[in-house]
Amino acid sequence: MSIQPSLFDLPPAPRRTTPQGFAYQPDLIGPAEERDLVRRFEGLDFKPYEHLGYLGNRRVASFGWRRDDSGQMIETGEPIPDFLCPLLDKVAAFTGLARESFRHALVTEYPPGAGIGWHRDRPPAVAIAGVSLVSPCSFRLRRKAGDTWDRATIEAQPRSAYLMSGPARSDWQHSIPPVEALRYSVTFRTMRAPRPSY
Ligand SMILES: O=C(O)CCC(=O)C(=O)O
Ligand SMILES: [Fe+2]
Repeated sequence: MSIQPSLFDLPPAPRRTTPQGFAYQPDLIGPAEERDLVRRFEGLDFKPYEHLGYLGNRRVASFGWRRDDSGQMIETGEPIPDFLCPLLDKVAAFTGLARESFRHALVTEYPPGAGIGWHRDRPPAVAIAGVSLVSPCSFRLRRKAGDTWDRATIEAQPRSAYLMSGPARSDWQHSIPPVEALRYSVTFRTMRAPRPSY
């Protein structure tokens, strides 16, 4: 009798596939624009990321919308700062979405060793476009497929952009394993209009 596990005893291998609704664009901005943005980040009021009492080891500065204490996204009225507008113009051109449809901007600082666990950005976010700055990260995506996962990993380079829309936003989760060196991201989200409360 063989003590080797048969092929059929092994867990099914993950399937590699590109999520529908995901797009990647290297070199959305140049090194000078990247340097200027990082210099502007020094003036931002970063707060430790907190969600339902859980503290992440990354820091965030949020514009347009923010999460309230119950985890709901609420509109703050605080506009996206002017210095992010040229970046937003490029992100809008890359995604093909109207610049005005991006109603939320989040600057996230990942010190070495920080990452983000598996999650889906919940509504009211509709499409999410992110720009990576200063150092690369592995941007991982997964979706349950029976007994296995569909998986994809994109090596997001500094100055590159990605888009998650459609199934890539609604059906797939994403995560970033701990980064080796300081990384920033700027994520812009289009938002579904809040339902009237009457
Ligand atoms: O840093 C990034 O590029 C992604 C961050 C993210 O997934 C989020 O803020 O929901
Ligand atoms: Fe996310």
